[in-house]
Amino acid sequence: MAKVLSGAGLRGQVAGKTALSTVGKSGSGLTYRGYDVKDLAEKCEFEEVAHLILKGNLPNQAELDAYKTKLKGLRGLPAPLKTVLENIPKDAHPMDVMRTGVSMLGNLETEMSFDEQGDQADRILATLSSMICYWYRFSHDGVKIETETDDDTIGAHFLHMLRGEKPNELHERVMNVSLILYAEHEFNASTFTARVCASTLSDMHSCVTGAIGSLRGPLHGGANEAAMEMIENWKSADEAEREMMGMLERKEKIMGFGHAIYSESDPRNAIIKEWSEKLASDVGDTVLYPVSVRCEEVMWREKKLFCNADFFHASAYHFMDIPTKLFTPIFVVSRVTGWAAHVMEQRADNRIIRPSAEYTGEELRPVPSIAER
Ligand SMILES: CC(=O)SCCNC(=O)CCNC(=O)[C@H](O)C(C)(C)COP(=O)(O)OP(=O)(O)OC[C@H]1O[C@@H](n2cnc3c(N)ncnc32)[C@H](O)[C@@H]1OP(=O)(O)O
Ligand SMILES: O=C([O-])CC(=O)C(=O)O
Repeated sequence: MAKVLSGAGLRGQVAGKTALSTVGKSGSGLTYRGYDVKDLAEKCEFEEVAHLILKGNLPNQAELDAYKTKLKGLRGLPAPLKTVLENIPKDAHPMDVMRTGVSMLGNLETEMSFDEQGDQADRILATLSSMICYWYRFSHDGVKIETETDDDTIGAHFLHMLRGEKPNELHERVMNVSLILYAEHEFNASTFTARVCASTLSDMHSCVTGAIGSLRGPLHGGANEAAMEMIENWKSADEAEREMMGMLERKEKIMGFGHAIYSESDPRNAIIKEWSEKLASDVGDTVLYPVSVRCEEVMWREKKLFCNADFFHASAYHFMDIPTKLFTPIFVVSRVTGWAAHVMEQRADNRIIRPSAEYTGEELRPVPSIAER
């Protein structure tokens, strides 16, 4: 059953058209250009889904090979961008690093015409992992890493740069699945930000920079990190249950649960949960995965709230040894496909987005002289 949508936050209002995805049409489904996300996550690599979203079709083998070769060739960072990244402090928020990285790239490789939009989107997609890992390794380990790796996929490229060695097959597969799950989601807050920016006929880098800012918040992409910071405190499933009951009593928000559109479940959760379980068994975990499962049970039992895409991403990324503060940047690496596709869709049939407000302020009044105030 679809959720009844109304009230604040523009909930339930149609704010434009898209051919890119459907969210929660039957209460829980998610499709990209007509394909079920579950099917895509089972059968595809992220690059195939990126091609689907950005170019409009699932690539055949020759198209996929050509697209991967193109993206691999775009992984290098211009020297002035490296200099900027080297100057960002270690304790900066990694989402701020990404925002600055894309913004700087826009200064160096400005989109001069919309004819460039496809290439600009590919360039940003190819460099985002390079930017975040270059900054992370320089600021934390003092090394200037090579970002032009020959890794086959963006997921492997990210893990390789982060760890200094190529990932195993399991980790590369989980990264592919995760990037597919996060790639596109209709008119969510960050995508809508990108579309509003695009509707002024602004450039691709500005649209993506704005979207990164919207994704950063804990009510949106930042929830995967917030969920991790919560569950890592708990040493057993029983402790998790006690603590969650307390949080619910105090009416605290529990990150990684609930959704603005889905009513019954987030279809991405079952998929990433299964991979989190596999990773838990791979690393011999006996705490974090059972804690996460108990959280899911308690929230459903007490509030009928379900895990969204972010909750089991926390444990899955943790089991792959990814630092918590890099969780939301991975979301960016993936969602840039959706953002850029929405920018192109908006440009193809544009009218500036400019809603109205209901005025709740003072009645018209005269300006008093400064002595009278
Ligand atoms: C990839 C993504 O961006 S997915 C979203 C990630 N964000 C999070 O996980 C943050 C936690 N979740 C939330 O804050 C919300 O569920 C949102 C922002 C995702 C959706 O917000 P809304 O559309 O306003 O939620 P909705 O209308 O379904 O809320 C219904 C009720 O459940 C409560 N509720 C919703 N989510 C939660 C939660 N995670 N913890 C506790 N209570 C919650 C709301 O406070 C509301 O209660 P009220 O009626 O007493 O005010
Ligand atoms: O659709 C939303 O509101 C948030 C979300 O799940 C996403 O952007 O992936």
